Amino acid sequence: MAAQLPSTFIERMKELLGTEYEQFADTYKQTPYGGIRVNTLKITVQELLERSPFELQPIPWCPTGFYTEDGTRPGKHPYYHAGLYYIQEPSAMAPVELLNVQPGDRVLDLCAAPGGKSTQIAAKLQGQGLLISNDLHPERTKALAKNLELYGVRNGIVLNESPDRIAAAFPGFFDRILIDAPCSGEGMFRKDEDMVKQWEPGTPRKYADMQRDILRSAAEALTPGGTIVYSTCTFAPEENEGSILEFLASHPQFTAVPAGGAGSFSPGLGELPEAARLWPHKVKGEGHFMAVLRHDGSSAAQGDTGNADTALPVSVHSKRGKAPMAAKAPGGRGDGGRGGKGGRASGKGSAPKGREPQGSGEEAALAAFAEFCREQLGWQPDGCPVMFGDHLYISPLPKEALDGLKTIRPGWYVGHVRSGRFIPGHPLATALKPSECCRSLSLSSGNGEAVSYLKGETLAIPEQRLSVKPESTSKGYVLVCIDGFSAGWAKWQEGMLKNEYPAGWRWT
Ligand SMILES: C[S@@+](CC[C@H](N)C(=O)[O-])C[C@H]1O[C@@H](n2cnc3c(N)ncnc32)[C@H](O)[C@@H]1O
Repeated sequence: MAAQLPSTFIERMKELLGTEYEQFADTYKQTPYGGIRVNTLKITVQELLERSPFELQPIPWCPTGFYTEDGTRPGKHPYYHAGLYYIQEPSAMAPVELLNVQPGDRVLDLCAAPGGKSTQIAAKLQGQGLLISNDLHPERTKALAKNLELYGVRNGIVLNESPDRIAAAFPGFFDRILIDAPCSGEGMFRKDEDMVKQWEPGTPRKYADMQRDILRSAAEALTPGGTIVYSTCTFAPEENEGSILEFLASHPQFTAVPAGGAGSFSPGLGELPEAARLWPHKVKGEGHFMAVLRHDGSSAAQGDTGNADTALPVSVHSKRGKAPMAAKAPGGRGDGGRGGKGGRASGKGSAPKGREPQGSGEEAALAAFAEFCREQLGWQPDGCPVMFGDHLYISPLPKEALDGLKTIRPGWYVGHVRSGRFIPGHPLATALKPSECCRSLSLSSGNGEAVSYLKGETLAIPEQRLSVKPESTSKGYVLVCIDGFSAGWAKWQEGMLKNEYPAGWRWT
């Protein structure tokens, strides 16, 4: 590590660690650990281990996480482009394991960009329930949306909102909330020298103030009996035990439950031993802090919005065994607020400004989509159709539920309508399995053809290489897979595969 650690930081760490300080300081001479996490939406751990082109060693606190060897470049393998794994710092895989997400849960990831933990949550949901991934910074939500698309997430919504506005729109709604808080980043100094340069003695206090507000909003958005996991990548006690103790003092319905872990976690400091710390001189990973906060189930914490189930806007199948609810704007937030009227979707699926879905236009688009599904898939995805201009999303929530919220992706982007025809979107392909398509083709990761496809090249493909369902013809959209795992669309006609892999995603 070339950057000089700030002297105030060194003094603080000496005070915190006492005799352990020298051991801790030695870690700055070591290379940080790299890791990948298997995307179980697309492949099982066992299958990835059997196919892995590089050496993998298990990460003790995450059953889908593996250390990669120094010098390995997992981002330069076609499997990365097929969304089979996420490249993630090993300690950063711990907080979601503590969140204990179950398929069917309603989960909010409040500080989500670029999406490492959101993709981990989505894998645990296995397409059931709801994931809302939010980030305050608009630029950062682009990478977040792209990652959810690359990893084949069907039940995710991406927002660009402040936590208090999300809490006002969804009071008492979420079963589980992750706050991977903005922090002074001291635990990342070894890996990210920019964090060192940005650090000043007042930085931890500044972030602690921000964290207090985020925690308060999360408490309002949580259902009675729900769980919040709070994490940071800093050592600063005021941002860790300090933020949590302050929260607990003002929210008596919550308790910190033991974070335990797989024996790798150290207890929180001082009055919060239930929390967990990952120290770089004790584990193979960077510095992290985590606390698990459980609500006692009383509805008082939610004020007069207490009965969360009555306010459900969700169309996802509830684990509580209730039928999907009718479309309803939650929390009385249909007033537009800061975000103005109507949601907003940006990027490929964005609506032209001020344009609302047209009744008959929407019907025509849905009919075109239904026809596409019949001809190309042989089935149709469930969910609430949400249109922005000509662009269609399948959402786990009705459109009204997102009214007034800055919405980057209201759901799974399935495509758009042009001249009455449905053009499938790239995220539709990345979330499909070959068995869910009438036509598919598997390219090999080992002989250069997958890379040619990822570069956007046209390929000569004889008809007999296509897998075509009995009732379909060979000509048309093909789900292109890499060793059997979906990567994108192409169109096949007379031996030629016209590449539909989007320019912004290509292999460089
Ligand atoms: C530690 S990073 C999140 C990393 C992410 N969870 C992941 O695993 O990829 C913290 C994020 O919080 C966002 N952020 C900062 N202030 C925020 C706020 N008040 N509300 C929501 N997000 C905020 C930052 O833009 C940043 O992306």
